[in-house]
Amino acid sequence: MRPTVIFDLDGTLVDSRLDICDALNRLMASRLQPSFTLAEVTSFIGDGVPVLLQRAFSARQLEQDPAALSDFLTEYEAKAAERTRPFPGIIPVLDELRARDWQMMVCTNKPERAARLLLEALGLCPYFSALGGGDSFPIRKPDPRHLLLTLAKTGTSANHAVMVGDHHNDVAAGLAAGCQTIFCRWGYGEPSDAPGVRIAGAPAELPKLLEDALAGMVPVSSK
Ligand SMILES: O=C(O)COP(=O)(O)O
Repeated sequence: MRPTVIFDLDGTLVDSRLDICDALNRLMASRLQPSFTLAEVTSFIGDGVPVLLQRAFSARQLEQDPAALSDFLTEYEAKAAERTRPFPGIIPVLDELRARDWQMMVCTNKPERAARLLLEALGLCPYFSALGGGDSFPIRKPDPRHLLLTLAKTGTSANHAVMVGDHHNDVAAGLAAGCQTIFCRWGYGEPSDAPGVRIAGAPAELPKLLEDALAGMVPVSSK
């Protein structure tokens, strides 16, 4: 079976904060609410759009109206790749992994259609053989079934897969799914979110860490 890497999307492959922030602020403006800062919006990201909106509306002590979810998605999907870019160094890593015959997938809490739109707009689709979005299944990360069901799209088992992500949900899902797991330092989470897992300081470190994870060769660091 080909070795497989499952990437988280936001904060791991792409820096999407600016477009999420802009879409949320357009939504808030349409509700006559003040804007959020980028730092505030970043703290709302990680558990999918419904939770992002819950956090935003509760921060404004406002009840969420029934159209908020679809209005946000309309705003976001219209400009999902306006300012979002792959993190520096990600594309060369994807090329290297492809050359080494790694199968690559994306497992994200972003809704599937928005995730697909973004991957297409950035030219990233051809790298990936499966995508599991935040609404693709009845569950999402940190539930390990989100990873397992994404892997199942290509008949891949967890013991051939390494999960790579920047958020405690990625780490929790990866470990509970029985995948080797790597935490990325360049994203929106903190290394303290990932006790006991391998940590990548930069994308360029990923190919070696992935090979090591697969071989189970490197002792797991506690940092
Ligand atoms: O949409 C989110 O909240 C986070 O998405 P992610 O799982 O790709 O980090």
